[in-house]
Amino acid sequence: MRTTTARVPAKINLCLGVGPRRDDGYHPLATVYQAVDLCDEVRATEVDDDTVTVRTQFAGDGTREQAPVPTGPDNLAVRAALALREAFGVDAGVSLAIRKAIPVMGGMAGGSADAAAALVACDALWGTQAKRRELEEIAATLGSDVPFLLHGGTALGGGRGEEVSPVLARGRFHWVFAIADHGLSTAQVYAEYDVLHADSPPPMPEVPQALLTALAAGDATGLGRALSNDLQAPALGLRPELQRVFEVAEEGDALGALVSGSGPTVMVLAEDASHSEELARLLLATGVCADAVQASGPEAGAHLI
Ligand SMILES: C[C@](O)(CO)[C@H](O)COP(=O)(O)OP(=O)(O)OC[C@H]1O[C@@H](n2ccc(N)nc2=O)[C@H](O)[C@@H]1O
Ligand SMILES: Nc1ncnc2c1ncn2[C@@H]1O[C@H](COP(=O)(O)OP(=O)(O)OP(=O)(O)O)[C@@H](O)[C@H]1O
Repeated sequence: MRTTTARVPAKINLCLGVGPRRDDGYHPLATVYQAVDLCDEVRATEVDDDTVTVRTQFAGDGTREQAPVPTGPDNLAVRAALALREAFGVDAGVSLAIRKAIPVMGGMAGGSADAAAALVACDALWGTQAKRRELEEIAATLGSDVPFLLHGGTALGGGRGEEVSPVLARGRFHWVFAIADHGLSTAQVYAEYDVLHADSPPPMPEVPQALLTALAAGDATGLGRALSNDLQAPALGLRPELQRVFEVAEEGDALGALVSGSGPTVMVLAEDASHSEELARLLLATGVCADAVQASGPEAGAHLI
């Protein structure tokens, strides 16, 4: 049976500005995404009927409890395969196998990443030869973060997050991800954001110039100071205990710390790889998170391996 495999990184938001809720329920964003080398893999195998199935295996030593991932049509990888098949009139099925390292419901776009990887793997398996633009259009129908997971690197995100354009960034940045025991619902965090702004709607968001300057210079210290996330307050409101991660990050002289996307993962910026190892050890030793995972970025978007 023929097989193709795509690898896909996790995403973080170096800044995440959130505007007032739109009529369609989404929020306008001004964000800078970065892809980091904490990667899922999606393997697509030919089948001799038209079924689309998925199974998930968790990477790692199995010590961290993981929220279940949908096993049927709700799985974003399955939705991606079905959307590609529909768009190109393919009549084949596929068996998808996900190897998951990106935390589930951790604010690092794990499901969106699998969708992007499934698009790339199925495109190759079925020989649909979709143009980049066509894949991006399908990606946007699957979730706001999915187009960036195809793109990778460091990029600006506008619209509801689906409008992606490259941004100048030099150097590599070293992160530690403090992963929580239980995930947070993205929709719930946005709803909490609306509650916090019930009396005064937020302005239209902009990307801070200081962040772009730090990225263009490859300046990790400047980046640490410029990190920002409008979803941090609602995420901390729902999970006040995350505050302890920030205290430990400061104790360990981190360059900065921020809730990742809609949380509850907290991303901690280190000076270099050895500092990130120290920070990971400290975070684990103090027991403020369920796991501490090191990764660096930027990393390429979903690609065949
Ligand atoms: C928090 C982020 O990860 C930051 O990049 C994204 O904004 C979330 O992206 P995502 O998980 O791909 O989100 P989607 O699957 O498109 O939407 C999930 C839910 O999040 C909320 N949502 C998402 C994106 C957006 N710009 N505004 C929103 O209000 C909506 O309630 C939506 O129903
Ligand atoms: N392949 C998949 N992997 C993980 N979650 C999936 C997948 N397919 C569907 N889901 C569902 O998607 C939802 C969000 O999971 P995900 O891990 O993408 O959250 P997240 O990382 O917080 O997302 P984001 O950062 O994009 O807001 C969960 O309800 C999960 O059950």
